[in-house]
Amino acid sequence: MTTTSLITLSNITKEYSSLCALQAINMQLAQGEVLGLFGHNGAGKTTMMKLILGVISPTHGNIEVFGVKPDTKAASHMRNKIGYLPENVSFYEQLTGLEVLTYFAKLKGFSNTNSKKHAIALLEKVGVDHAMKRQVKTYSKGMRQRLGLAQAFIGQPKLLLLDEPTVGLDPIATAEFYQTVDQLKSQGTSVILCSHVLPGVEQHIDRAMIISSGQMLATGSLAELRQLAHLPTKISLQGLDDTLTQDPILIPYIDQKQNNILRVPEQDKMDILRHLLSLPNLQDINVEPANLEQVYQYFLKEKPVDTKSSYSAEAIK
Ligand SMILES: Nc1ncnc2c1ncn2[C@@H]1O[C@H](COP(=O)(O)OP(=O)(O)OP(=O)(O)O)[C@@H](O)[C@H]1O
Repeated sequence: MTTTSLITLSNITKEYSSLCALQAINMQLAQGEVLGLFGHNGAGKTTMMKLILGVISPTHGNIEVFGVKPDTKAASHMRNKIGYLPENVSFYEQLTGLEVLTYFAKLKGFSNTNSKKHAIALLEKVGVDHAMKRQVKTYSKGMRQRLGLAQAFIGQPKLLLLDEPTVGLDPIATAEFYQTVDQLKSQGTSVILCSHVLPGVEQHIDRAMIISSGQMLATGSLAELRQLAHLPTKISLQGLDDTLTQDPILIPYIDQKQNNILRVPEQDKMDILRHLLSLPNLQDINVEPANLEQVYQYFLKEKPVDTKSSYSAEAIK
């Protein structure tokens, strides 16, 4: 990667007493890059975010965020550039949404006048402006989550760390959230987001990192991970019927249960597609590459015994 890294994790291990929450993790995040961090409960995702924030320190290894160690005094100047949505948002229940957000904006350095203006604009953005004068204790789960997102977006951060950002959001709010991520990315913000809800995430991330029990299993773009996992593309066909089962080029790829479906490895895909398009009775074709969920399942099943055998897209470059 030629661009400067905003975050560099070098050989990071984090132990809590006898429990190793993260083991020998290496990771870089470039400006404007969106990384999806995926793993089961207790895999170490929140621990990684807390290390990047400097809330906790690594047991071994080195972390740099904006060129400084995040758990040192030197990092105080970079904190205003970071937005963080914790896994469980909680606010001062007696304050209104507007008061909460104005307070956080002031903490981030906004003046009295500007903090209120900025807070109102953000409440509009996340769709809680209609309730901004109500106490937070009257908010629904989704409204609290939206307020949490507004809090993370304060001051147009250069780095956003979002732990389960879509939990409790309805489908429209989820789509609006991803639109905001795309917009911030286009303005140069780097984002790390953890999510257990995989459908819908893949179009918005540049790279995925899959961790399990504190170890990195795989990292790369979805296309790179598909290739590493040798997951075939599903091609559904209409109109070929007998031609398909009698074509020696296509026979090896026919699905065992449905003979109008082919499962084609990435390296053969273009040749097979060209061949299919030359067949006169082909009526329709639908091409589905493996999705994030399938890629995730694959790497979790293939869990290597140590970090040296983890999969990295670097290996296929
Ligand atoms: N302060 C702590 N003291 C002791 N163990 C901890 C502490 N914080 C986290 N852990 C342990 O570290 C491991 C990783 O936890 P972490 O919260 O990073 O997981 P996660 O991937 O974010 O999980 P989830 O998806 O459930 O939020 C877990 O086994 C957890 O119990």
